[in-house]
Amino acid sequence: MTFSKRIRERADSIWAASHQHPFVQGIGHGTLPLDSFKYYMRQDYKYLIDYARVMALGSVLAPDLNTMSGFAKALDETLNTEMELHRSYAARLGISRQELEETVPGPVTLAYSGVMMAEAQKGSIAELIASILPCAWSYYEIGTELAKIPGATEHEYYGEWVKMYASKEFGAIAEWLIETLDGLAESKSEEELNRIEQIFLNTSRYEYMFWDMAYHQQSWPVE
Ligand SMILES: Cc1ncc(CN)c(N)n1
Repeated sequence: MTFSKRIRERADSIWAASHQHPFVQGIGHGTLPLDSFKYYMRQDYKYLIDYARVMALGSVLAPDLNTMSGFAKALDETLNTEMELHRSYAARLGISRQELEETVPGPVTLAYSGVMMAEAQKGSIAELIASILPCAWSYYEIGTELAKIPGATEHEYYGEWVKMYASKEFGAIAEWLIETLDGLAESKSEEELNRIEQIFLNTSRYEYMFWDMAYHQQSWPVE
């Protein structure tokens, strides 16, 4: 069994909870309150800035030119395609570019970004990939599933979101990260693999928590 299959299986209950989360189902069925989506867009934009930084670090730590180029491509996709989706939603939803960029990160956004960045900076490219893989892979899985719901890709607000995350271009990043991690895993000890698996499980948990935070528009308990 490939390493990616192993960690996907171990994360199955976490990912199933994300798939079933009312925020995710609400996007697919067009029932999500728009205010939750607005909150999500702003928080997600902040998150994606740090996610992009991790991609850039991936290029720095890459062991060869192919891997360097893969991260550069993923970075470009994130900054100029995925984040452009957020910018265009913001314009439609009445959120200015300044408001988008100056959003105060909520508790989960801050914690998730912090954990992802900390794991990514520990030095190994495999750890870095494990910290961002649930982000790329679970969204592709979710986008693909939601796109099967009749009308989901045509929804006035959520249709563009579903199309983006179900797209081949977005999926190609996830697939490249999976292949790269599987290649790196071949030369790792069981102890190292367990450590990488833990990172993947933890960032998978944060993915679930991010949906939940957005659904409830969670703010800091004290300002
Ligand atoms: C929190 C989160 N996780 C993943 C993705 C997909 N890049 C995202 N936009 N936001």
